[in-house]
Amino acid sequence: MLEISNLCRRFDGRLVLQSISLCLEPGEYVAIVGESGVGKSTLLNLIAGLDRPDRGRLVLDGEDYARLDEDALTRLRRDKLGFVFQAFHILPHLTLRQNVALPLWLKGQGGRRAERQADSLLEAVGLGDRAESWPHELSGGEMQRVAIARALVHRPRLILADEPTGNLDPANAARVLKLLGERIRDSGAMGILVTHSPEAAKGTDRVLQLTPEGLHA
Ligand SMILES: Nc1ncnc2c1ncn2[C@@H]1O[C@H](COP(=O)(O)OP(=O)(O)OP(=O)(O)O)[C@@H](O)[C@H]1O
Repeated sequence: MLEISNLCRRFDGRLVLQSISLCLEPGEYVAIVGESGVGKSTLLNLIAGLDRPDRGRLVLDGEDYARLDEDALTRLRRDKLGFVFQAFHILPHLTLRQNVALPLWLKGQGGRRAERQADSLLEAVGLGDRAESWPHELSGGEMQRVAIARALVHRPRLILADEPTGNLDPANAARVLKLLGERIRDSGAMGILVTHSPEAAKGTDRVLQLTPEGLHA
C-alpha cells in the first residue's frame, strides 16, 4: 500500500505543492492530470524518491521513505520502484536485452533467466526481434518502449510513468498502455500515470486532478 500525506515542496521559497495526500491499494492504477506547470512532475519525482519533500510522509508497505538515508533510498528505488520518465536513461553500450535485464542484475538475478524475462518484456512492447540491437539503432518511440520494458521487468511494487506514450504512434501507445495496466493489476502492484492524454487516463481506475489547491477527484 502507498500512503502519501501532507506532502509539501517549495522551490526558492515558492510553494509548488502543498498538502498533497493520496492512498493507493495494491492493484490500483491512477492517473494524475493537470495544467502545465502545476507540479505533476515535481510530485512524481517526490514519489520516486528522486527529490525530497519539505514536509509530509511517503509510506510504501509500512516504511516512510521520505526519511531514509541515501543508501537505503537507492535500495528501495532499485527493488520496489519502476520508472518510465521522459528522459529514457537507456545505456548506449548495452544491447536492448541487456538494458531491459539491468534491473534484474542489480537485484542479483543474472544469467539466462534474466535474459528470458527481458526477452519476454521486449516481445510485449513489440520489440521481440530487436533484443540484440543497440540503442543508437532505435527511433525515439522504440527507445521509449525499451524504457517501459525495463521499468516492468523486475515486477516493482510501485510503477511511476510520466507521459509514457509521448513519442508513440496510436497503435504502440495503445499497446504500451494496455501492458502497463495489465502488469499493475495482475501483479498487485500500484501505478501512477502522469499524462495530458485523455485516452491514456481512460485506462486507469481513477483520474485525479492536480490544481494549486491540491489533488482531487
Ligand atoms: N528544480 C526546480 N527548481 C525551481 N523550480 C522548479 C524546479 N522544478 C520544478 N520547478 C517549478 O515547479 C513548477 C512545477 O513544475 P513541474 O515540472 O512539476 O510541472 P508539471 O505540472 O509537470 O508541468 P508540465 O505539464 O508542463 O510538464 C514550475 O513552475 C517549475 O518551474
